[in-house]
Amino acid sequence: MTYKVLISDPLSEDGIKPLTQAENIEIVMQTDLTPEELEEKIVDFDALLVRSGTQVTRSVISKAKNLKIIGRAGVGVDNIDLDAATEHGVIVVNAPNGNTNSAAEHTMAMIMAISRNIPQAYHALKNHKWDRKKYVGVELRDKTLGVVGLGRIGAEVATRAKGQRMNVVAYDPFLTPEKAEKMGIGYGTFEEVISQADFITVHTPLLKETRHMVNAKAFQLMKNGVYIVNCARGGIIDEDALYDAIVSGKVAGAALDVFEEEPFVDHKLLELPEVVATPHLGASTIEAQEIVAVDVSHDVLRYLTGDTVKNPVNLPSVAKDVMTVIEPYFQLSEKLGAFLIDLVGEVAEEINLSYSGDLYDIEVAPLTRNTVKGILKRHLGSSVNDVNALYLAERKGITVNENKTSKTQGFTNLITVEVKTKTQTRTVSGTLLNGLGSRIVKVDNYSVDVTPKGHMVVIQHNDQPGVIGRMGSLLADHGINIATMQVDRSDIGGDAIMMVTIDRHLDDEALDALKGLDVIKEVVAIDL
Ligand SMILES: NC(=O)C1=CN([C@@H]2O[C@H](COP(=O)(O)OP(=O)(O)OC[C@H]3O[C@@H](n4cnc5c(N)ncnc54)[C@H](O)[C@@H]3O)[C@@H](O)[C@H]2O)C=CC1
Ligand SMILES: O=C(O)C(=O)COP(=O)(O)O
Repeated sequence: MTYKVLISDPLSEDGIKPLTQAENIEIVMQTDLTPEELEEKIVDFDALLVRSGTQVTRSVISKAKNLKIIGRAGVGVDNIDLDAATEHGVIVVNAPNGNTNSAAEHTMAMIMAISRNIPQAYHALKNHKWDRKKYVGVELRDKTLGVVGLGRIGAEVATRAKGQRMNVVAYDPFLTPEKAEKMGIGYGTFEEVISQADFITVHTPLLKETRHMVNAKAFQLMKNGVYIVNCARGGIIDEDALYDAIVSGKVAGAALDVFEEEPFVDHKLLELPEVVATPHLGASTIEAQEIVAVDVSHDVLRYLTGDTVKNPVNLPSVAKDVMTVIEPYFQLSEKLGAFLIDLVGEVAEEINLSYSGDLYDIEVAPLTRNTVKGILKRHLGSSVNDVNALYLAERKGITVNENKTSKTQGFTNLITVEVKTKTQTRTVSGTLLNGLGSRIVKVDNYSVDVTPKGHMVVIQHNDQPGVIGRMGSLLADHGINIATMQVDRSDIGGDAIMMVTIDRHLDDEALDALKGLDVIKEVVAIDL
């Protein structure tokens, strides 16, 4: 099978070598597509690789019938409609570590540029003006840098600013006093940080909460003559408010790498001499571009070949040690879901998952998604995957509950799935036997021992002589060979279950014939 990968923003050629050198990948690099052309082009691609230039809208995603993965060679994913990707079962991955250093260095360059008017003085000199008085700057030493958002880049900027002998104070909802102390920086609320700072640099993602967080009200709290830096995302700073604050003299200078609307060639902020700007160059170094392209290429390859990705954006990432433990259960969990939904034969209203034994102390959310996928695939087909399983369950009004229990029922590990429908509640439990693979060990209250694989018939019947014989003859009459058989009962002469694995699918004729046997209460054919 060959996978088609579309690269719609300029990516490092060396960086995408993992993809170009892979055997089953066909790459199309086209970095000048209009939004309309992208919608047309994307239709039969399996993967799309972008930077910040391509707008991956809902409309693009819904046109992309084969799309499985969107790779963002960089950090910010605000140009990708994540909800639409999740709904369509498209995983989004990014490369969050590769450009941290470059973005931090660019931020420092911008801080230095505005503190010493370097671009303005350079521009004047290029225009034959030797002006030393106009471009007197300020030192960074002993000034306070306010860092808003102390993540990867914010923390690197803080460390570098300390090297310039600046005092650093930071605001980040996840910043603890211990971490601040360890880094040798101060901390405070957003308002405290921006009101103390001589320079303010923002390093948050663009989110609902961060959009225009630096606004007219925030400027009022700042010191007169403050400098503002944004190498994160346009939109974190309200550009109109910044313009007014510069014109009023509140803000002495601003250095901007990112803007609310990109790209552009005319912008009112650029008309102000106090503004220094670059066209979104924070990550544009040879080194960063190579690393992000390598990282994202590897994740795309991993996903297309069925491996676990390292940097998922619309799926919780799972630590490697956790994955090592739970990975062997993936097949079991999906099969249990598929088995149970076939057994109930109607739409689930509630799915309850219970984990015990070896799975008691470990993150099992990926197994839950996988089980729900197994269930929903029976209703919704192959478009259900790990990315959209929980979203689709919620949209269909199906409640999914996950719990851990110490009741191992004698097994070293046990997954129990319960499905509630309008008319019934049924359960199935499975375990992974060391070296022997998966087993279904319980169906409702009956104990069994069946490998969840291939073609099965689950028969509920009365516990009485002759049932097994009649069932066996009937299958033989239809040319169906029995591979294995398990029987259990509630008590002597009571309800009983028979789980039969057969060599081929139980066709409708044989199914109807089995249903016609008076000793049989329920027959379900299951293909796993
Ligand atoms: N100009 C450029 O070319 C580049 C820009 N970026 C942008 O830089 C920004 C930071 O990137 P990273 O440091 O890699 O991300 P990160 O995820 O490591 O850090 C973001 C930090 O912002 C914090 N945060 C979230 N909401 C906040 C709020 N309301 N107030 C204060 N802090 C908040 C988070 O807790 C986190 O610590 C992103 O917007 C990214 O897209 C990244 C690379 C290059
Ligand atoms: O990684 C990020 O968030 C960036 O903003 C870098 O954007 P770019 O890949 O240079 O278009």
